[in-house]
Amino acid sequence: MNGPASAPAPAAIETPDSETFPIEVRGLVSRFGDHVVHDGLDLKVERGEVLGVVGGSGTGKSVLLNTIIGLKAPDGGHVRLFGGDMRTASRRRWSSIERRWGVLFQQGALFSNLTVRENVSAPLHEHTRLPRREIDEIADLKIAMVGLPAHAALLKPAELSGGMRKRAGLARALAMDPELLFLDEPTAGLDPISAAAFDELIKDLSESLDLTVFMITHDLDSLYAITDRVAVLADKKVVAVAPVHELERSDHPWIKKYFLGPRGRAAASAESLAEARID
Ligand SMILES: Nc1ncnc2c1ncn2[C@@H]1O[C@H](COP(=O)(O)OP(=O)(O)OP(=O)(O)O)[C@@H](O)[C@H]1O
Repeated sequence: MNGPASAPAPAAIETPDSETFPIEVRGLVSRFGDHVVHDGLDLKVERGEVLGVVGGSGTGKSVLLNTIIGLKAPDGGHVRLFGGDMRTASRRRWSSIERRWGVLFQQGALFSNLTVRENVSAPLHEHTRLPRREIDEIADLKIAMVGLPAHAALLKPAELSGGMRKRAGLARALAMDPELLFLDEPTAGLDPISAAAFDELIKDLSESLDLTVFMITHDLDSLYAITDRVAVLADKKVVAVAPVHELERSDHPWIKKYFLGPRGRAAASAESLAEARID
């Protein structure tokens, strides 16, 4: 009875969730004393996507980021990065996961007493045993990759403009060739032209390096310019995850106010204008 008619159907090739979803958050509860920030928050970030994360002030976007990268322990639920749960993963396994992501914090979080090259080199010194000369070369490559001039390598953060500091922070986040990049309000504090240039840089890098990007932002222009989907935090949860144009049609009161308020409409029409120019 082994003829073709009775042969079992070929097994479906299953992609492990860890490959499909570099980030998977299930039923997350986050608390500070009696203050509940997240209560049953679910979110899956797909491989290769640029996910924008929005929500009103204090809805817990930064707490979510800090929890995903292991700076805050969840008070309930699970957070998995590349399939690994930091609460149960061995130190060694967690350290191998840590090498797969980079983060650009809102203030850049650069060491003020180190040069840009030394800042970008820091993760390489921490995680690899490469000789110093090779590390310097990699750092210079990353500095060029983010569009900083070569001489910036020898400057200290205080000697850089706000936009250059963001780029230096990004170069450091990219030092270990991550697959996953976390950005906390990357365009905050930049003038509109620098912000648009930074958006463009993130879009180019995410495409050329095949990065998955988790980006907290208040910047509507960034949402329209570079995200594939947007997750909205409200009511202690993620209340919607969808491409920005679908969110425009949402009935959720906060989403409506956000996208259909004057700033939302301006960002949407700026995008239509840009698309018309490309056509
Ligand atoms: N270390 C902490 N101790 C106590 N409460 C905290 C702590 N960190 C954050 N919170 C509280 O958690 C809530 C969410 O803060 P979070 O910084 O994540 O908000 P956010 O959505 O990123 O806000 P914003 O858009 O203004 O940056 C806030 O009410 C904040 O006061």
